[in-house]
Amino acid sequence: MAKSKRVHVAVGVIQNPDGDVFISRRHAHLHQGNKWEFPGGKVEADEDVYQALCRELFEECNITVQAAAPFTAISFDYPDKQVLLDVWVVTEFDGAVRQQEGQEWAWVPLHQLDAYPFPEANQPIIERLQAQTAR
Ligand SMILES: Nc1nc2c([nH]c(=O)n2[C@@H]2O[C@H](COP(=O)(O)OP(=O)(O)OP(=O)(O)O)[C@@H](O)[C@H]2O)c(=O)[nH]1
Ligand SMILES: [Mg+2]
Repeated sequence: MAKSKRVHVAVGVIQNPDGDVFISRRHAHLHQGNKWEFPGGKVEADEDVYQALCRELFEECNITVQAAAPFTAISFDYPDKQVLLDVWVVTEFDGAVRQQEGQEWAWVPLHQLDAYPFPEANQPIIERLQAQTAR
């Protein structure tokens, strides 16, 4: 079987002052269509992952990232695609978060994320976010 290339994806966890997380629903025709996601997208050849994160969050959510911290990296093989989700928590940004690509969106408290179907690769991200706040 030919080896396909793993897609490097910059993913941003954006929280509001209440700690709710911003998520969007992937368009039906896309890979993992109709599932919920954290904003982000593919790292282009001329970028590093942080540059990709900033670009994607501006394109998709209209915010200018001022600071972000690496959170986790998830390598996951779907039957049809291999991804590396490079997940960052956005700690400072300018602008108001606004879904720019016509996707359904929601601000969700961490403990309610389980009610939203995410791609399988996202499970450990969600667990880790929830573990951080469970005291
Ligand atoms: N943005 C994002 N992508 C995710 C998540 N979880 C996950 O498995 N992915 C996968 O990562 C891959 C790339 O994400 P993407 O579709 O946002 O890429 P992109 O914005 O560059 O899209 P484009 O190719 O339409 O320009 C997709 O195969 C998607 O299914 C997630 O939480 N957020
Ligand atoms: Mg995207």
